Amino acid sequence: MTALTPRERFRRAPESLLLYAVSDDAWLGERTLASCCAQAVRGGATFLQLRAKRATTKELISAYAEIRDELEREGLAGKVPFVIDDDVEAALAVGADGVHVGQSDESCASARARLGEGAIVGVSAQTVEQALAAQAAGADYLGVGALFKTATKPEAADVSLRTLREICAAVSIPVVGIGGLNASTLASLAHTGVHGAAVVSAIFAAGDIVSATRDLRRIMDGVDLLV
Ligand SMILES: Cc1ncc(COP(=O)(O)OP(=O)(O)O)c(N)n1
Ligand SMILES: Cc1nc(C(=O)O)sc1CCOP(=O)(O)O
Repeated sequence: MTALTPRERFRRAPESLLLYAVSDDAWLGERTLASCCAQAVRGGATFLQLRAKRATTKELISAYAEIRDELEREGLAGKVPFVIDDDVEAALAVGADGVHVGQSDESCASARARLGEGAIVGVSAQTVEQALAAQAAGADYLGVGALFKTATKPEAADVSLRTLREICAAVSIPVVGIGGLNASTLASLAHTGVHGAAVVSAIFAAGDIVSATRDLRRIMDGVDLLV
């Protein structure tokens, strides 16, 4: 029996977008990025992305391998999909589960062609038009934001909850909201049609990442996302 590809596993379980941890090394202190990522997964994150805007491809490859090793050591390997932001080259080199690409990154079609049918390709979208184009180009899910102002990415374009709802209604692939999502704002995702929340600072800036992630997960488990 052949093993399922990351994409096949994701398609069978789109609920893995429920609490999507997007890593950031801005708040490490004495901690390693690998240990922080493992803590997020231990706390209940259901999807993981390596995002390091200043890293080279070589550095991303090392970071991905370190995180994967840490997950392995902690018995968490394969528990959640684990993709890389922006860098298709790094994803290919390290055999990542997939990539997440933005509107000004390598195109979804190119990422799909290079990574193959088995990889997860997520795409950022700010409008219904972008969402439909990404879906047509083979995206597996959409990241839609920024829903709230965020210091993590101050330049992110604003996307209203109304546009989020319109995007969810327009596409058949799952959608995750992003931007300023934390314990105070997660409830705004109720009845929007999203499959989950992508979170950076509310997880990775926390002193106790396991506990912070657990709290966010408890909230997301209680939010009725259905329209
Ligand atoms: C899940 C998710 N959604 C959106 C983004 C933003 O990606 P992108 O548009 O590529 O912007 P940067 O992350 O590169 O600043 C994301 N990373 N993840
Ligand atoms: C990485 C990213 N992308 C965004 C988008 O709108 O595309 S907003 C964002 C940062 C989200 O960080 P936080 O959870 O700390 O607000």
